[in-house]
Amino acid sequence: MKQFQESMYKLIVETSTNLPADVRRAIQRAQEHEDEGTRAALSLSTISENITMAECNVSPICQDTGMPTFFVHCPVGANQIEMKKDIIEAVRLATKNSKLRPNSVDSLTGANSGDNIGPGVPVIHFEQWEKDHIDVRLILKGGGCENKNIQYSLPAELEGVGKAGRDLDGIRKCVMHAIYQAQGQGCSAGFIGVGIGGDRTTGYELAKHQLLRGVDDVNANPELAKLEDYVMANANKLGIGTMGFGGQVTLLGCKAGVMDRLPASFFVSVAYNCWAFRRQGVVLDAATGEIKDWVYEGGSNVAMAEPGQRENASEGRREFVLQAPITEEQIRELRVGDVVVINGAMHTGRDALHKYLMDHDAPIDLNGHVIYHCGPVMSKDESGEWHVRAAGPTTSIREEPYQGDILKKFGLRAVIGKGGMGPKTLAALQEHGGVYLNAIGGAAQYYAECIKKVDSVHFMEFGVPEAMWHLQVEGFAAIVTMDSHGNSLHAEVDKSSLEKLAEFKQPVFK
Ligand SMILES: O=C(O)C[C@H](O)C(=O)O
Ligand code: SF4
Repeated sequence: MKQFQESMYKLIVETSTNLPADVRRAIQRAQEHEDEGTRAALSLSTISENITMAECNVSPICQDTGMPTFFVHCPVGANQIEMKKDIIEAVRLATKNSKLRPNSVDSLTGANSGDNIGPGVPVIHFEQWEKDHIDVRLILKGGGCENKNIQYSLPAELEGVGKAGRDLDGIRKCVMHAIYQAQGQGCSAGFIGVGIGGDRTTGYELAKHQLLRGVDDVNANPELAKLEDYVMANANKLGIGTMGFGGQVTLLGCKAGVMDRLPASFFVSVAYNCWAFRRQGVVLDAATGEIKDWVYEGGSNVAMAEPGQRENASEGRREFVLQAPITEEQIRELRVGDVVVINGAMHTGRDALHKYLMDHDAPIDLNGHVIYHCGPVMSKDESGEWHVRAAGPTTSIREEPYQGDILKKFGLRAVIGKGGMGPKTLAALQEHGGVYLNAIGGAAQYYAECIKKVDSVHFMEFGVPEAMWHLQVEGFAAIVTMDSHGNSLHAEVDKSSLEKLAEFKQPVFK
């Protein structure tokens, strides 16, 4: 199978950089349904632009290229040991070529292996079948949406929807709750895979398998088809919207599967995938490893809308241009809903840095500065200069235990991330005079283009995503979702969506 390794490389590049046609169509439908001129419409327009940019640049759609997960079906006699070696080499090369971010981290030491190879990574599932060809599918599912997966053990008492029993109606309540609890943090609008039954492990596996189905296919099981239709018809009523900004579209796809369970257990497992739903597959000649066909229709067949029309409709929104160092006075002027455009210096920092800064000094003066929750994909050229290949925001709520203290300790004025932060940060923003800016999750190409220069880097020992990158940006736009006057759009959307969730309490499937 001379060409198997090369085919795996092509599969990785296509999956990471070119969103398939069915996913693109689902995003286009969302754009059609969203009200013009809203924050959600603006975000969808950025997402759409980002999809096109990733395809043109052959660069990652989102900087978090996830846990590479391969599903291989092969005829009896195909050498799985060799295939595994080839997949590993293809992953290594794709990482070296900045098509994947180095994402494999030692869970005890925090050390990043640098090449996406480590114990348990990449994930490869082999299965034999009686067909003559090899079928390999790949899912690149990032950490932010992975964190929003949820598993229910029925019967349960669920916030909003109340008692969920061991029947289809109980399952319905779990699914509605799963979408609510994700809010915008998994980069909504999302796609969900639901696994009914199994044990804790196989239930989640079944849920992830559902993500391999086409967005528009119909479930062969009539009960599950009914459930999927119900969820698709009702989830958007929660009003969470794109990025949790509120809006008409919260869910882009729902697929459910069922397997047997133990008498004592009844698990409902939900795998939440962001809008950047990266999955592709190839059909291979089993003798040569050459690609014969692609499993999912390629994205290049479905052009995304050009930006323009919808932004014009959002005229009237206040826009502020800021350059660090920013003063308290400038920050106090900002209100939830304003658009802020940053020019000049910006510094990345995420989990490792926030923990570190709690009891150490910062390597530079951060007074009046902007911190960006971002773990970029980087590459170094021959002259030793760094370039940003993909740089969207990461989920900010993970920094909630630290952010308020760090803001005050170092005099930061703006925090950029996605998904919002909690009450502790909101209180610190109010007390100190700071603002939280929500960037569009997954729009990694869009933001990479705003980064004009990499000044320097600290803490490379934390690994590329966790290092502190000092950047120069131009026209970096984000929306104020938490201001210095105690307002939080995230708290508002959470509250209103919980009220709407409660409207789904009454039994539907008897
Ligand atoms: O790790 C990242 O860059 C982002 C992550 O996928 C997230 O959604 O928070
Ligand atoms: S940042 Fe958003 S789009 Fe990217 S992997 Fe995380 S959840 Fe998905």
